[in-house]
Amino acid sequence: MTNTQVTLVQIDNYGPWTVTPEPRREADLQTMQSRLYADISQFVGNRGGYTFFTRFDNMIAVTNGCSLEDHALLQESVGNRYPVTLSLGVATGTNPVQALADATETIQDAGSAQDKNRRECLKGRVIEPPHRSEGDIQIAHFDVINATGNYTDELNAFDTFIEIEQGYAELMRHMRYAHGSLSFFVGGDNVIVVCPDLGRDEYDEALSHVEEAVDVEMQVGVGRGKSAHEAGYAAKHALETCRTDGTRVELEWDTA
Ligand SMILES: Nc1nc2c(ncn2[C@@H]2O[C@H](COP(=O)(O)OP(=O)(O)OP(=O)(O)O)[C@@H](O)[C@H]2O)c(=O)[nH]1
Repeated sequence: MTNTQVTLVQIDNYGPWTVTPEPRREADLQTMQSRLYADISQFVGNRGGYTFFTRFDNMIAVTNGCSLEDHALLQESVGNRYPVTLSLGVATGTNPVQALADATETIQDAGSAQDKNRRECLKGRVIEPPHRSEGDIQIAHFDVINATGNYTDELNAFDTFIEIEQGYAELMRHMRYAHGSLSFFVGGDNVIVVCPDLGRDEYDEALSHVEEAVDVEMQVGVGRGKSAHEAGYAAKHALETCRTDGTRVELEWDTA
């Protein structure tokens, strides 16, 4: 059974900050947001986790392997180096959507995203090291089949972007409502999905659903591990098998 540890990262009182005392230059906000994301991704990544930029003011991380002390250190380090602070909510569970819902609730209970008195709150619980196991995380790495030949080298760059985003939007909604999974666009034509225990049939069904709904053909490699990195790395290898063998679904643990 999976046991996913999810952290919701929320910038404190960010909306008001972006317009105080006057609206700030957009390029500066974009630069600050992407640097902050890069720093968090590196911090969490060094501990085996994954961070997804999501909306930038709210980011979602899979943090199996990060303790509450690690989370506090991240807050301190960001607070020392950025003009903004972070609140973090951490929760765990067999269903990643439920874990994220619980993590969100802990932050919402501590105050509004635009409450100037809610600063650097850290709430929730982690999986203690003795309870961690190899099957804690399941990650599915989806990509669009031959995106380069069908889109990148054929359409103008914006029309390619629309096609890829359509595939992502359909997949993310379907995986969330039909399969309790969290999907994140990670660049190019790639979507990384944090899943509960799913099998070949569910992935086959999801690929068919996306193809029927928006006519985007995808393939998927799936991996398991103790951390997001381990599961995601196994998923990448499984996706390579899709590419070389022309299969649509490869489960790292089941090569039948
Ligand atoms: N974040 C991330 N992006 C990737 C990864 N692999 C590929 N990409 C992105 O996806 C783009 C397209 O690469 P591919 O998916 O290999 O190309 P393709 O034309 O779809 O070919 P096939 O996947 O073999 O069907 C690249 O330009 C990268 O931006 C990955 O593992 N992680």
